[in-house]
Amino acid sequence: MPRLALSLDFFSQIAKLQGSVRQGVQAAWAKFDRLTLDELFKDPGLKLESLKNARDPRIRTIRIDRGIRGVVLAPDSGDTFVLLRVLPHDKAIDWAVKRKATVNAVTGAVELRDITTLEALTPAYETLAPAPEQRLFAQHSDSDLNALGIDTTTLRQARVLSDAEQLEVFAPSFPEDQREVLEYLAMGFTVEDVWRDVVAPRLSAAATPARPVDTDDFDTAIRRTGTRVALVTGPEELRDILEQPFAAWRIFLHPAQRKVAYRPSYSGPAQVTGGPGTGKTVVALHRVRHLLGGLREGDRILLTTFTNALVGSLRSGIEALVDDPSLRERVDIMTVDAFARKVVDQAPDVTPRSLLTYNQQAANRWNAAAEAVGLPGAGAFLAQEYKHVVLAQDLTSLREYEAAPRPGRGSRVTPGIKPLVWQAVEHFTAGLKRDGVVTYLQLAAEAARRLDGTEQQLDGTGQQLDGTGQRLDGAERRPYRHIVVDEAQDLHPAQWRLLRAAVPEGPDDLFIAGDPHQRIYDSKVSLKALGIKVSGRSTKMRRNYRSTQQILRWSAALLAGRPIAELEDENRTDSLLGYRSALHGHRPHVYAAADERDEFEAAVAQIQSWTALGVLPEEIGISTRFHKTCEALIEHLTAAGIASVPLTSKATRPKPGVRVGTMHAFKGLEFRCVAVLGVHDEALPLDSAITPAAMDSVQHAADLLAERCLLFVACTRARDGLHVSWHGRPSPFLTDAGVGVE
Ligand SMILES: Nc1ncnc2c1ncn2[C@@H]1O[C@H](COP(=O)(O)OP(=O)(O)OP(=O)(O)O)[C@@H](O)[C@H]1O
Repeated sequence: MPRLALSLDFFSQIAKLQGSVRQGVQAAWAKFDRLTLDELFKDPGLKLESLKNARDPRIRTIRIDRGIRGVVLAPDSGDTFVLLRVLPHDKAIDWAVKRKATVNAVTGAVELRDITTLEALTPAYETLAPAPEQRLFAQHSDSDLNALGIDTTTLRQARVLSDAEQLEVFAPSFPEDQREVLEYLAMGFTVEDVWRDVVAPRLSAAATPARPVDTDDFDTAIRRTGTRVALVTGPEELRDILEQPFAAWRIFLHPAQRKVAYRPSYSGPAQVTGGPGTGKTVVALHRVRHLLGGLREGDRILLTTFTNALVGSLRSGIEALVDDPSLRERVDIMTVDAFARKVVDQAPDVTPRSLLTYNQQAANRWNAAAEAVGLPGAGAFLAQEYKHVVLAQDLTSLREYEAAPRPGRGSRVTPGIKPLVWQAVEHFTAGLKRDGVVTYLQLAAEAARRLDGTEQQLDGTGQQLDGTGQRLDGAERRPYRHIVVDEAQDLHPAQWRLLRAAVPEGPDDLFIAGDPHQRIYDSKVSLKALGIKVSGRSTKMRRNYRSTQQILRWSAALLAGRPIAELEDENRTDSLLGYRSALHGHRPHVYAAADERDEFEAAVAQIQSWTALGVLPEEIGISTRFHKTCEALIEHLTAAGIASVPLTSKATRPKPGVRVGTMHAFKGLEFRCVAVLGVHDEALPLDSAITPAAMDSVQHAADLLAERCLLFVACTRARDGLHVSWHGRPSPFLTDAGVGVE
């Protein structure tokens, strides 16, 4: 029975297809499903035509709609056809005649190359090429390259290249699997690295890794190209696909992503890291789906993250990925703060308390505590000491505090001062208790103790009772079988202790997704120091699926040369080496405005030019450092007739209008186009967010870095378009990076 499979390339086009074209795809798909091979080739409506001058007779076109054709790969044997592209008639023909399909001799997958362009480029570059030993792949032997799947034709073409820039020119035309191998080698990875990280995952992703690969057997190869070809099971699935244009991630995981998400089991905590947009959230969602398949009676999964806005996107991700509502019901999706609150609220002996969420109120209390113990002016220092030493290590007495190390603190506390610090801590905590108030971090610390059974107020024995007065042992107190954490880089040690306490130690207990380059709060974490060991179970993603290479390169310059501590071990640094995107577009637009009004007007003009290109208002995100600038901007947009929606946790997604929010609120989200406003020297870095160097030089440096990362996070939310502006003097982060500031 013939069938029409869909290629990843076609998926990336769906969002831009008109309704009638999508219907045409459905009708064509139905014909493949209904007719015999013979009938298909003869069908007058479908016109499954071979093309004159085609470089590959297997590449044909079909009629989709008036003036619109689909390009398909029609194998010589077998009956699975692949829809590669849908384009206006002439463009479709032009695209199709230049392409050639081949089977990769190592990965066994079908690849497509623009053979015409490659053949035109190669002699031109050959004449310019330096001596062979100075060329890009000179250090790699033919046999090494062959072993990584580079075929003779690609080898000849790759051998003329002299640098990575030239590779960028050839790359879009190279066959997909081979292109990735060459890109990794060009970035300096060894043949062994490339085999392990690029080729081997493709082998394990293939459905039937038969050896040796028969490069003439397209039918088998198509079925083994699951990372780029989707076999649609029925009309409902097809409708679903066409209605969710940005949901390619549900079906096409990159082999490196699939390997991590669907590994049958990890012997303990596992971690996935990688720069913005590398699909960490996608991998976390797929991991949840995988874990759901192995749950035992009564087991539950916690999928957790940092902010409410992210909880919303995780929830819609699980809805898109897990069809069965009874399985979805077994996943709790909430912030770590909400989880802490739930654990504490469920305890039998708690008195209700309100949450201290305003930093200013906490600062006032610390100032009062400092005065009370005779350390006037030390309020800010005490607040940090409490957060980074006392709460981080769950210290409960002066004795413990005196003995505790103070990693990551750049200020000295002499032994004579420690009792005063401790008195201030007691003053602060007693004050909160008296007023019936608690902070979120205190709540997390308390919730962790309750799950661990070490909270003293329980029943005097440290053991928790269930509703019937029975004592609960450790395993019964832990409510989850698996915990999956997204945006892990900003969690505080108290929150990690809570998560650790909520799941019994064992295989697949914790799955952690995070990026230390996006750390924008001042939590300092070393998973190793917390006893969460991920070494040997940690994978780094390097391919960005969100932003264009132009946006990535521009944004990555903001962090260039700044060492960033790993999440796993703060004594080691992470890097964005090899971080790249296959998408291409315009360079970010940078604008130095005369004043705020001029800046807002430039934003209005930018929004109008984006919408004129067909971008929907809700696909545009505008961020600034301050709430008050967001409010002023919203007023300005309203006066200019542009609808906007503040990006708060309560904003409902479907409401039309551009999204406006602070840079912090942008964390973890993405938009087709992004404008980042007010990037001036008084906003980034923001003085009040930076600990004075005289108070603590280590914290000072960490705060400055977090501000830099904040700008990086805001800019990397953009898929296709990025606009950055300021008035007054530009932020030194821009001048340091030399990005668009003359
Ligand atoms: N294999 C894939 N195929 C197609 N699209 C993908 C794939 N993986 C991820 N994406 C898309 O790339 C974008 C970024 O993915 P995701 O949000 O998971 O990245 P992230 O690493 O969590 O990003 P950040 O750290 O910046 O929040 C999303 O639009 C996602 O749908």
